[in-house]
Amino acid sequence: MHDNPSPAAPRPLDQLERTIGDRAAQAEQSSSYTAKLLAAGVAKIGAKVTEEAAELVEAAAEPGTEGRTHFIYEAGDLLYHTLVLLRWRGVELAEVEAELARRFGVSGITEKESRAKHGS
Ligand SMILES: N=c1c2ncn([C@@H]3O[C@H](COP(=O)(O)OP(=O)(O)OP(=O)(O)O)[C@@H](O)[C@H]3O)c2ncn1[C@@H]1O[C@H](COP(=O)(O)O)[C@@H](O)[C@H]1O
Repeated sequence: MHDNPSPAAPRPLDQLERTIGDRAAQAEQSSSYTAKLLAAGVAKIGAKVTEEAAELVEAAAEPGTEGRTHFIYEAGDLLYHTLVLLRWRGVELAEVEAELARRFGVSGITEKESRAKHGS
């Protein structure tokens, strides 16, 4: 007899997206950084995304194992804040993944040329 395989654990990004969705739905904000950020709006969330992106780029230049660990930490901060911005905009991670999947097999150079043609 084989046991049924246990269902795969949700990916951390999916789990985090769900948590952010839960925080968006909760009225109480004082105990949740996410709820406070969402209530503050796009200017505040956008500023955090910009700040975390700059910190990630800065950490990329840090040498050694500690620098690598710091870089991963900063990447986590940026991904979290990006997911909060997606939530604020009402966009699901799956929609971004679909956009990335759509680009599979399309050279970045070809895609850039088509952007130039369409003015985007
Ligand atoms: N992954 C994260 C996460 N990453 C970073 N952060 C917060 O993002 C902030 C960014 O760091 P900064 O040093 O810039 O913080 P800061 O100066 O206090 O921020 P500001 O005052 O500028 O807003 C810190 O407060 C971090 O704690 C996060 N906060 C929450 N999560 C996840 O969201 C879940 C829900 O959190 P709450 O909404 O707080 O319950 C948590 O369990 C985590 O899984």
